[in-house]
Amino acid sequence: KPLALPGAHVVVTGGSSGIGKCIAIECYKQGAFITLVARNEDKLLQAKKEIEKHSINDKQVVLCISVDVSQDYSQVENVIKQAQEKLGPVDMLVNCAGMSLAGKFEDLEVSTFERLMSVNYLGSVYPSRAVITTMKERRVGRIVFVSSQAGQLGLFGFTAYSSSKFAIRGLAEALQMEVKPYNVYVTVAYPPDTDTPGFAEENKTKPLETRLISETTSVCKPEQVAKQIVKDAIVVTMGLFRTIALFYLGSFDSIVRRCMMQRAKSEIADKTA
Ligand SMILES: NC(=O)C1=CN([C@@H]2O[C@H](COP(=O)(O)OP(=O)(O)OC[C@H]3O[C@@H](n4cnc5c(N)ncnc54)[C@H](OP(=O)(O)O)[C@@H]3O)[C@@H](O)[C@H]2O)C=CC1
Ligand SMILES: CCCCCCCCCCCCCCCC(=O)[C@@H](N)CO
Repeated sequence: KPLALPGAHVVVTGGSSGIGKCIAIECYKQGAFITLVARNEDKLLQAKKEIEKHSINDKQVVLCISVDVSQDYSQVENVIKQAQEKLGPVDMLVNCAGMSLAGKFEDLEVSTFERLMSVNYLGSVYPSRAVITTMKERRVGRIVFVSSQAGQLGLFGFTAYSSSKFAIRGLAEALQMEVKPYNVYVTVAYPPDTDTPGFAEENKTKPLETRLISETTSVCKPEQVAKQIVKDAIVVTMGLFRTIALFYLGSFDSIVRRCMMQRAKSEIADKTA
């Protein structure tokens, strides 16, 4: 049951630049209505203009919302509410807002660990928390998390960044087990180095070792990475690690389903009593 993008409401955090902007364009080209979430209003408007060039009908809308996804949950909840009032319930949320800073562990400021954890991790928790109830009620929804290759392997220079990207994986896998009985699907992307403004910023901070490790692989185009992320979100398939864990996950999923049915039964019993 792939998600139908034509007419769907897709929210992209970090949608004003890089991979997020390309994800928004990819969804818009397939007929979706888009909400872009980021802080800088000029960049948002610039991205909106660029995305609108790809419209396929005259009903499509690109809405811009300026908010910091990592600061205050009630603020994030509010802007999601505003977006839903304008464009309807969110069918797909793409958590792409994020940042990277590299450096040796002892050279990184302690505040950098706090900053990356709040933007990359909490900045994915808050928007997801704000859309999940409606998705479960509607029995429709996709939540996409953007981790990184550095979210699968801890690499030199990435003590702060890698850990924030590992955290996303734990969040996503646990959340998937909770929401699967409600037909809501969670995917995680692990992109390689990609040619974006964020990547250019990161490169200014990379120690020699990190740069040499990074140079062993080639840099991808954001359009190409975005295409794959959208495809994986629409038609959810199983990765290698999930296949190995299949037996366990299958039996855990059945526990979750049984609890859901038990709870529904006792609710009916309570009502009739
Ligand atoms: N490029 C790469 O090599 C790779 C990137 N990734 C991940 O992909 C994601 C996108 O990266 P990339 O496209 O390179 O990044 P960019 O820096 O090009 O874009 C980042 C986007 O996120 C927004 N953003 C940043 N911080 C916040 C915040 N606190 N609140 C709201 N919006 C915010 C930015 O807008 P504004 O600043 O105006 O808020 C911008 O729209 C990140 O999570 C990154 O870690 C993963 C693997 C590789
Ligand atoms: C099983 C997994 C296979 C992994 C292959 C290993 C290759 C490692 C090369 C270095 C990759 C660095 C990625 C960081 C990307 C990133 O998130 C930043 N560029 C963001 O700005």
